[in-house]
Amino acid sequence: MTNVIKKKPIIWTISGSDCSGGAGIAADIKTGHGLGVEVCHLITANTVQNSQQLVSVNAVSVELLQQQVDVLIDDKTPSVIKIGLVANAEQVQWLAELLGQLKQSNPNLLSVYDPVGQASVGGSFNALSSTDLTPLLKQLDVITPNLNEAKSLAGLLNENTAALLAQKIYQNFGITSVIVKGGHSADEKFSNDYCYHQLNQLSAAKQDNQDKTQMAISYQLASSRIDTHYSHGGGCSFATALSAFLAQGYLMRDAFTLAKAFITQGLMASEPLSQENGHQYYGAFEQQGWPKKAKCFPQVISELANKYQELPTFKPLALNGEQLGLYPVIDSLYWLKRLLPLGLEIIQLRIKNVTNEQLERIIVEAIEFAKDYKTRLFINDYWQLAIKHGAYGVHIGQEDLQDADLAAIQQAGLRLGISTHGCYEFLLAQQLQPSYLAIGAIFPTKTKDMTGQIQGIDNLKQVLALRPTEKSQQIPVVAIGGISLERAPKVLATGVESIAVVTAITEAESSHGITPEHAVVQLQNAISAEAIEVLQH
Ligand SMILES: Cc1ncc(COP(=O)(O)OP(=O)(O)O)c(N)n1
Ligand SMILES: Cc1nc(C(=O)O)sc1CCOP(=O)(O)O
Ligand SMILES: [Mg+2]
Repeated sequence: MTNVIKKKPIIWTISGSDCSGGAGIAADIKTGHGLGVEVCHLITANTVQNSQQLVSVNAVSVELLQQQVDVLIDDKTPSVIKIGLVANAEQVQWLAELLGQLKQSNPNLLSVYDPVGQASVGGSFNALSSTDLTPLLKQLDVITPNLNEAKSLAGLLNENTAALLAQKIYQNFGITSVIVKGGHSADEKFSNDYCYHQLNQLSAAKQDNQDKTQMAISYQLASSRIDTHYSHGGGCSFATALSAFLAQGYLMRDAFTLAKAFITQGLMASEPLSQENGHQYYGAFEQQGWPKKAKCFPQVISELANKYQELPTFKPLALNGEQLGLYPVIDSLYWLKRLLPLGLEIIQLRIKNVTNEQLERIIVEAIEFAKDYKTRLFINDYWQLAIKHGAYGVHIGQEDLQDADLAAIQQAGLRLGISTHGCYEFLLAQQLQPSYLAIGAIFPTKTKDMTGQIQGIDNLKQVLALRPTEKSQQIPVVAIGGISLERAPKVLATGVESIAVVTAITEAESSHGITPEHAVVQLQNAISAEAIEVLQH
């Protein structure tokens, strides 16, 4: 996520009104308000429908819609525009021009389109083909079709693979993020959603001549299918939830994960109601606010988790009841030799920009030197050298995770720490059962560029809630990034087992006029069990 936003973000929903209250504008307003954004709503059509049938769609004129835009644009400026039901070709053209204009004045504006074509009770909301919709589709940043809608947008009616459909939709229309929802797929056990996403391009001006398969990444999330009759408006709610999370600065992978958790949470809540009512009933999806419980969150499907699914849990840190506490991350033998005598439980050697020859020599000397101390020495990045020279553990970042041989690290008996930044990466890394998980960057830091990935305390708490409730099954968590002496107690009070710091120690002289050794003692005192107990009361 980006820096904590103080003012409530605003989203607009441009969509139809469903008089039965399940879908459309009603769902969008309930969803958005429950998730902490303001929602302005521009109604494209008044529909006449109930839980059995769609009777009519009564389009609103583009002149009226434009008047609403004119009064709102400076007063309630949106950061995301969510589009649902588009009633006719005139509205397609108007929306395409509107998005084009608004993006010129605000290149960070995002547009999310949830195609609303067929009513789930039967009947069509409009007679628009993909070709008719093309001017609008070419202006979008995000689209959230179900499998059937994806087939038609991709022009591949016999294709069932979400990955291929999403890629084709991107190629056809240049939409940066394509989420194919699996809610209507044939899989009876799981509902799998797939997101094809162009990195760094969300909200950026579209560049037609760029290689359209470059820098693409995909995310896949699975949840158990839930049998409930209260699902009317689930699709609208998903797209609006996604919009609300994006408006609050979450990256696509986390907004996608949170939106799916939001849907699962609502479906779970209505399961008992569904059992009480007969089979014919079609009730409104239940919007339940911010998803917090681990049981609502999806499983991350990834090649990595698949590859290592048989790998046993990594060795624990063997703390024998001690608190992990302060975790200095240092970049040289000089710092290692200065800090090891201070009786720390854990330390990390994070070397950057040295030659291979120097690197091996430094790592060998560090491991040799650390042998005389109880402190657990983790080597950042260089897992082969850590194995070769018998370090206590290795710390691996997300970028290196794909290439690292986790089985080799485990067979060599090393502990493993993994960096995560937000709920998606945390859920993925948790499946690998490392010795600890790091979450960062909690605050802005000058040690490393963490733009767009600043978590804040609230997000840290939310991610911590994704651990199993049973304490003995929880993997210890280390918080990192911008943690100072002043901020340390608040961070530890969230329930993390450790705080990792670089500059709070290495720059203690200039920031606080104290020696690094003194900073270590002060930080240890600030996060001692006693200090945290005082803070929690
Ligand atoms: C405890 C801890 N957490 C996170 C990191 C960051 O590791 P990584 O993502 O590998 O980034 P670099 O440190 O290599 O820049 C860490 N080192 N330690
Ligand atoms: C090395 C590092 N990794 C981070 C992550 O979030 O993964 S934040 C970070 C920098 C930590 O330095 P400081 O304590 O000086 O802010
Ligand atoms: Mg690293």
